[in-house]
Amino acid sequence: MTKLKDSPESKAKEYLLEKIGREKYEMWFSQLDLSFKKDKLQVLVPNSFMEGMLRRNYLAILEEAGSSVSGSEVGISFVVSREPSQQGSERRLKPANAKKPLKYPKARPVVVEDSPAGTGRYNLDDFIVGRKNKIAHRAARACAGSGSDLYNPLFFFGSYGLGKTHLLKAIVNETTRNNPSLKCKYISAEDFTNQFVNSTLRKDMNSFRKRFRGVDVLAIDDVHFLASKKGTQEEFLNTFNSIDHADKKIILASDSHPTMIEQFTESLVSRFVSGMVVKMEMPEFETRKKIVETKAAKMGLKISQEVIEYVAHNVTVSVRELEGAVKKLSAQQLLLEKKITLGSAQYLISDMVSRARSGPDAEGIIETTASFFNVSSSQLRSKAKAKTVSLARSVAMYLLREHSDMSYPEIGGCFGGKNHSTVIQACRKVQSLIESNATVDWKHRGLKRSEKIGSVLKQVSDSLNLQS
Ligand SMILES: Nc1ncnc2c1ncn2[C@@H]1O[C@H](COP(=O)(O)OP(=O)(O)OP(=O)(O)O)[C@@H](O)[C@H]1O
Repeated sequence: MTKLKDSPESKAKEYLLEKIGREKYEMWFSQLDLSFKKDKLQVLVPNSFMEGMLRRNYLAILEEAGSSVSGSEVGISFVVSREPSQQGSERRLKPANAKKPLKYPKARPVVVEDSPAGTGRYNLDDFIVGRKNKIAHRAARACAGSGSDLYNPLFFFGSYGLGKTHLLKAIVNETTRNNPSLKCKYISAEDFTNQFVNSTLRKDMNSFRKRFRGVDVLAIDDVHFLASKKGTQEEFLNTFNSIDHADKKIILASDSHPTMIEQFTESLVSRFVSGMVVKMEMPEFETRKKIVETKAAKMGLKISQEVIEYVAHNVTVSVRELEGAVKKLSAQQLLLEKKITLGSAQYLISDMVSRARSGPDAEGIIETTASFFNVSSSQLRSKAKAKTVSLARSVAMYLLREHSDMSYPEIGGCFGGKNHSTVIQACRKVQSLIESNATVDWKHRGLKRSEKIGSVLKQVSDSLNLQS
């Protein structure tokens, strides 16, 4: 007889425990019933509130748990039990250490909705757009539309938790919605590798190839995972070529630019860069505020503008952490039924704040730029219009705009109270020099110096340890 401990359901629970940690597991999953039905993992929830909560926050991890146990992709279906009438005013969500476990009646389940395997409910409208991620969002929108070759392949790269997976899954979902007859597939590079290895062992490459080469849209996440796997890279290249020759779409995501992943073969890199490569960055302050506001509203969390700004200002590493901060505040409000004050927010997310990257200070950027051009920082703050001073000022303003959360008027303030339109003009000027790969010249100790604008920005950024 199969021991309960070894059942697929308990393995899925173990997976969840390992991935999300005991605290969250105890809070949300320890008392839930899971069961595998064909290619679905069914989650029995006590009420629609709980379903919404799990759907919003844990759908992807449930899919992962299901797939890792079953060895193939599974979708998630939620089944809402009838809520017991005698429940009355009793709190619906009890902390896990409550003495009596909640019993969820199992009679007459109602299947609510399935998620398409692997992609959850991600969509492009839920992706909050700001200055730093608008190109990525536009490219995703174009790719999900009728699409042109410009965006094929479309390659997103950037640090963790910045929305790469969100965009990949949203493109797949949106394409399927726009054109249900198309075969669209999302898979992580790790799952691709596992399926490749299993098919090789089973000597069943035909069905593996059929599975991947017959698709209209293939989205592969975390392709850096393939870096040290030469055999899988070869198979992947063949898959890539066959999809590309059939004029189908490929979307990829990775933590680094394709040319920076050293162990990728040349042929793979050249395929990756043949379409559009888009960098994903941490959104700036205004967009982070919008993200906090939107996520809080979705979770039914009511917080003041002061708390929103506190979170947006202090959690600056990834959107995933921003989301984590809002979840933490939301869980606290649910459990304690208390309004979140600025003080409680500061206490609750203190661990995330301490991990936040400290941005460059305005003073440092101004000083370093001034010394690169051999002028003084007070000249940059003055009204002087000499060519070298004015170029140095524009470069410093541009770097401040790129690497800090400061608004145009705030930046103007650092340069002796310059008008915000002066800052906008300066940033546009540098941007257009970058786009035309222009050479700039200035006077250095009486001698003329010329360099490409890109090289100037790189040298100043390197001295400041800024990411270019
Ligand atoms: N601009 C955004 N608007 C709304 N939600 C966002 C945005 N960017 C990221 N998110 C959310 O942040 C979370 C993390 O994003 P995601 O998993 O897509 O990151 P990632 O870049 O793929 O990270 P990793 O490299 O670690 O896999 C997701 O819940 C996603 O929906």
